[in-house]
Amino acid sequence: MTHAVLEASGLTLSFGAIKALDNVSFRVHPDELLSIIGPNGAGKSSLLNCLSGFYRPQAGSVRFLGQDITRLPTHRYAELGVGRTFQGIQTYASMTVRENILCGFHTRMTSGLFSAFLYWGRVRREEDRYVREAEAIIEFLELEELRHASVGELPYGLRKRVDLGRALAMQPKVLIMDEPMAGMNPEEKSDLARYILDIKEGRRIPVVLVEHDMDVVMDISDRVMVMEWGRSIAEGTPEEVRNDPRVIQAYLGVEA
Ligand SMILES: Nc1ncnc2c1ncn2[C@@H]1O[C@H](COP(=O)(O)OP(=O)(O)OP(=O)(O)O)[C@@H](O)[C@H]1O
Repeated sequence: MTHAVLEASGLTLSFGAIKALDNVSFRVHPDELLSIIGPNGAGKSSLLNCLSGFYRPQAGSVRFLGQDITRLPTHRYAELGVGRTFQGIQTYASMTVRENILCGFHTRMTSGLFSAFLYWGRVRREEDRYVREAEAIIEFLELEELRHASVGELPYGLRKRVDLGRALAMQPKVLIMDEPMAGMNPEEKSDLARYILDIKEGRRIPVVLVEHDMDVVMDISDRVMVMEWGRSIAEGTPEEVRNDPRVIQAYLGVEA
């Protein structure tokens, strides 16, 4: 069996009487795109927050490349290579595309906007190296024409692409994406889907995706895990999950 990149075992997390996660276990293998789906409130965001160190599960563990990281401080997750994109936009509107991506080299997920500015001086001193790496990401995401454009002036889909560039600048060994397609038009979604596949196949970075757009999920995922009421109720290929009666009832039934 392939060694897992990321492994969750028995994750349990309650908020008062609400069990957001109830004994959830799964593995993410190298070179795979695992999607996590489920109705609203199923526990998907809670799970991503446990995987990236923002929430601490009350029971269970998270292992990354064989190391138990469950109790490490949040910033260590990013340093070790657990990359993440968030819902909405995380870019700095007044900075250019390239500057935003440059910030990614030093932005740790927990640092937030303010700390990133503190790092800025160092980024400038080591500019050459970072600019070269940022340029590689710009090329990968086909943002060459826009490298000096102010991010605040870009349409939503392009800003999300810059966001992705910032996450890639952190050189993640796994990339966790929280509803990246939300608010995008069909063309933006299909562009982003292509980049996500390129990240997995070209950059060999496994991806964990929470996404509500079922067409996209079924199209690009290697495996899908379905959650309901804090539990994993099914796991398999898109085809297997699509035909699972529990899934149809729990998820697709609600959706319809
Ligand atoms: N910080 C919190 N405080 C209290 N309850 C929370 C918190 N975060 C999540 N919950 C609760 O835990 C349950 C799971 O929520 P979660 O946001 O993880 O679900 P989700 O599947 O991501 O939903 P959605 O698709 O709507 O984003 C819900 O009942 C939610 O209200």
